[in-house]
Amino acid sequence: MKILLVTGPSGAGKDSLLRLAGQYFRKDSRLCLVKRYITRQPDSNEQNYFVDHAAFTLLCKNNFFISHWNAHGNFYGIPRTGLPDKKENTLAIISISRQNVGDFERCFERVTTLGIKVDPDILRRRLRARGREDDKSIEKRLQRTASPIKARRMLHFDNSAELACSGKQFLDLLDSLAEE
Ligand SMILES: Nc1ncnc2c1ncn2[C@@H]1O[C@H](COP(=O)(O)OP(=O)(O)OP(=O)(O)O)[C@@H](O)[C@H]1O
Repeated sequence: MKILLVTGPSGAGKDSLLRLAGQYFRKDSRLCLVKRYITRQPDSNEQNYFVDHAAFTLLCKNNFFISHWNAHGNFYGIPRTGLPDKKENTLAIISISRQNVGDFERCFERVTTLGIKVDPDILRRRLRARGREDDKSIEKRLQRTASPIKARRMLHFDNSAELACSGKQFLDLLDSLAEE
């Protein structure tokens, strides 16, 4: 198994790109999109499991997650059971928080981390259009400066172009990683 960790600031387009990948590679056994457990209702862009706080805490206690984190008051977890067989050459694609890269690098050999980025003005426009947060929390998110991610193998992807264009490049990237 190979792992691709998808990271990037809120609104960078992780869910949009992964949804596209899910549609495009639906019948392709080379890739597996790992579903997350989240303590907030998923929006229409996401393919996740919703659980409440109590259920999430219980799952944590039972070592159900290979990695879990808290972001903006919500909890996210990657289930051990969601990963493909270690012996297969499947590319497992997992959207995570940048601080959790080490959880996977400690357990698996073939881990690539992909940082999704977007021009800040475009990001602001997209976050406003998405309408999930108010302007104040959008500005707070935009002001957060992130230090470079420490990853064994780091790749970068610019999602500033419209989805019709960047989506195609993203699918090509996944295709080449699946072939490795
Ligand atoms: N390439 C793109 N072109 C135009 N709009 C885009 C593009 N990528 C994403 N968007 C839009 O930007 C908004 C944010 O995208 P999305 O929700 O996928 O980001 P995210 O990285 O998953 O955010 P979060 O981490 O907060 O869940 C959405 O409304 C989405 O439709």
